[in-house]
Amino acid sequence: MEGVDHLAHERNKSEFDVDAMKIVWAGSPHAFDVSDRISKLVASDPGFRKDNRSTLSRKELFKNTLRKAAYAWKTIVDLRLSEEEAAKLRFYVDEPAFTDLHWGMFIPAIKGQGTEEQQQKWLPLAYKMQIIGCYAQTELGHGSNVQGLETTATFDSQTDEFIIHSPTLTSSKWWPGGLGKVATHAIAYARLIVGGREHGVHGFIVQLRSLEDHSPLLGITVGDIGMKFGNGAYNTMDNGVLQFDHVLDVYSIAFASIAVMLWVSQVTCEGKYKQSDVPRQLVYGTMVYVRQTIVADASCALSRAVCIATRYSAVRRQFGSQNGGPETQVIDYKTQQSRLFPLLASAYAFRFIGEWLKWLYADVTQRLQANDFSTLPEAHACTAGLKSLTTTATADGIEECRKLCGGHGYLCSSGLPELFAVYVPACTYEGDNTVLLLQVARFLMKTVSQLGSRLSSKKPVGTIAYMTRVEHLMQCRCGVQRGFAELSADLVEAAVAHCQLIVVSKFIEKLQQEIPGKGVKQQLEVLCNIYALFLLHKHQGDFLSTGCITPKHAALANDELRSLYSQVRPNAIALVDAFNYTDHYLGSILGCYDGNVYPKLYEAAWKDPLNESVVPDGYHLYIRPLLKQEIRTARL
Ligand SMILES: CC/C=C\C/C=C\C/C=C\C/C=C/C(=O)SCCNC(=O)CCNC(=O)[C@H](O)C(C)(C)COP(=O)(O)OP(=O)(O)OC[C@H]1O[C@@H](n2cnc3c(N)ncnc32)[C@H](O)[C@@H]1OP(=O)(O)O
Ligand SMILES: Cc1cc2nc3c(=O)[nH]c(=O)nc-3n(C[C@H](O)[C@H](O)[C@H](O)COP(=O)(O)OP(=O)(O)OC[C@H]3O[C@@H](n4cnc5c(N)ncnc54)[C@H](O)[C@@H]3O)c2cc1C
Repeated sequence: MEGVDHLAHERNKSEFDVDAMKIVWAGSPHAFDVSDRISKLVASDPGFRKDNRSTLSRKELFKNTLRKAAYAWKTIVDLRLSEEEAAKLRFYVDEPAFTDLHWGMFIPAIKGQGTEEQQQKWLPLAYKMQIIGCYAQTELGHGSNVQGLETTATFDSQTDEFIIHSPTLTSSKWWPGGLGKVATHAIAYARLIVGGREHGVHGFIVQLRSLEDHSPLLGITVGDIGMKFGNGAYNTMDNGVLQFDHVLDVYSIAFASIAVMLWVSQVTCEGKYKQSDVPRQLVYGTMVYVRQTIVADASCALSRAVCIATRYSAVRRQFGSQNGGPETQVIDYKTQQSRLFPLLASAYAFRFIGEWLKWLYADVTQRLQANDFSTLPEAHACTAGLKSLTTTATADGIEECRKLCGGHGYLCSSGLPELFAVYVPACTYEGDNTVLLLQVARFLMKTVSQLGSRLSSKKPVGTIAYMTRVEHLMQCRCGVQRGFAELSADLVEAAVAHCQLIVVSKFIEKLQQEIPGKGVKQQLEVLCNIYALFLLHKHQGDFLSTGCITPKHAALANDELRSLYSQVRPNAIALVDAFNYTDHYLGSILGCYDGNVYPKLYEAAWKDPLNESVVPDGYHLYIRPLLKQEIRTARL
């Protein structure tokens, strides 16, 4: 029945202050207020409906995305939303679109790597969306290997201009979001050539389309790369292909007389290349920025899937009826708990590691401005490793949540197939997860060689086993006289272990803070212990081989996990309510707040276009002749 809370009995079991936990999840009372207000604004506006996406063709889907993006911008302008509120609105609209890359990469790249003059010229236009930008780095032939990019940018000192060119098919820019049909400008990464000498990959601001009629400029060939995984999903995004045919990049900026996108290098009017004495890897700064945001995004995506699976696991009953009584809620099965509750704990763990990484990134950015590069290697290793760890765990976790919902999890109306299809490229974009773990492994090798065996003593006591595991895994590999490449698969495992150590230790540090609200800290302690003991159980071979735990410890840890699952059980619904997701944002009948699943599933089925007629289109052409033929055969 509508209006009845079918999960009220679950909510009444809660042993902690859910409203206080909502503040913890949001990060602060202010953050909660903004999220709560904007999510409800989006949910209540039919202009942002998203329940029809799976029935649209690619062109209809894309045009609808353009409509929504324009509508979102109008809403932002009309309501005079702040930058924070506008970002939240785009988040709750929940549709991959060109605006992600305009706001999420194009603008940050100019802010992070542009000179003062370049920022003064381009940022006002970008903030007003009078230009729409994309981040064009990856090419058909190279994505992971940035130093392998082939696009060239040759400085012509006669005209004080750059000539941007795609010398080969494989140098075609390929994948950049927003590039295919919308972006008017790109930050294009190309090999800088001055006076016949090459100076590596740099970023350039290049106009792609006319601001009058949106037609591609002379020398620009641009389009969409075609359908991607899933039906709706990321097909709302125009990932594009771009070729330059000796394009004159005429954006000369007074300061350096050309548009080299970097405060770390300039080309003077006399055609001299000046490399500042800063690490060349600062050219990768935008990727580092996005990787740290992707960690926070992982906690959002995983928490959405866990919210759906937890609520449905409390609604779904299967087997176990005693004397005609109700069947057992599947959330009460120990197997369901052992699959679901570690994912609930991971969602919270990733939330807090995302908060810490945001601090680390802000700290390293501040240091860079003072030419202090001391923490840059650690910041790179942490953003790379934690992006890899959290996106892999989240993609796997969303799929596990689909399976936790049985057959109905496979329905589009569960929200899980779409969530999975939109999320999984996160394991690839902003750096293939294995390639990024290799960077962490390289950092660990260097650290071990510099510090000897102890990677760091700066960890809370509770993580000694985790720290010893990393050291052991590294010693086993570093001690062996074989090259990095030969041992890379093993070193990647050590890199994962190192990142898990960071997540566990930051969760423990979070619990050492003042956390208001009845029972809130206690619930977080239970989730922290579940996260740590679940990983210890999953990787117990590593821990046993280090000798820092015995088989008895491993058995005790497993017993403790079962006990912890029992402690979470009465609070599970309240813990996912704390995410404060609207039904609109969740986009899931299985995860609806009131738990009134079956009537909603049944109603939704009849809305499918296939049910517009009781006899399907094609019956008379194909089925009837078939049946008639069978009848004739049967008479033989
Ligand atoms: C807010 C966000 C909102 C919106 C965005 C929305 C969602 C995102 C959705 C889609 C957008 C997707 C965009 C993209 O995918 S953009 C393209 C991403 N591409 C990559 O990530 C490429 C990955 N490859 C690399 O980063 C580099 O090629 C790699 C680091 C793998 C190798 O670089 P290179 O060959 O130059 O260096 P090495 O020889 O390996 O190392 C030399 C040295 O430099 C250090 N290093 C490397 N990278 C960095 C860095 N980023 N920062 C600092 N230091 C770095 C490395 O550790 C070595 O140091 P040392 O050992 O001391 O010599
Ligand atoms: C949805 C989506 C959106 C994207 N958006 C953008 C964008 O806006 N702008 C942009 O510039 N790019 C974008 N990209 C491209 C993305 O950044 C690249 O696809 C990503 O960096 C991976 O590079 P690759 O495709 O070359 O993979 P590859 O490196 O070719 O990976 C293929 C396999 O090779 C392995 N491998 C590669 N190198 C090594 C090594 N040294 N050692 C061991 N194994 C290795 C990888 O682990 C992987 O298993 C996007 C991609 C996707 C899927």
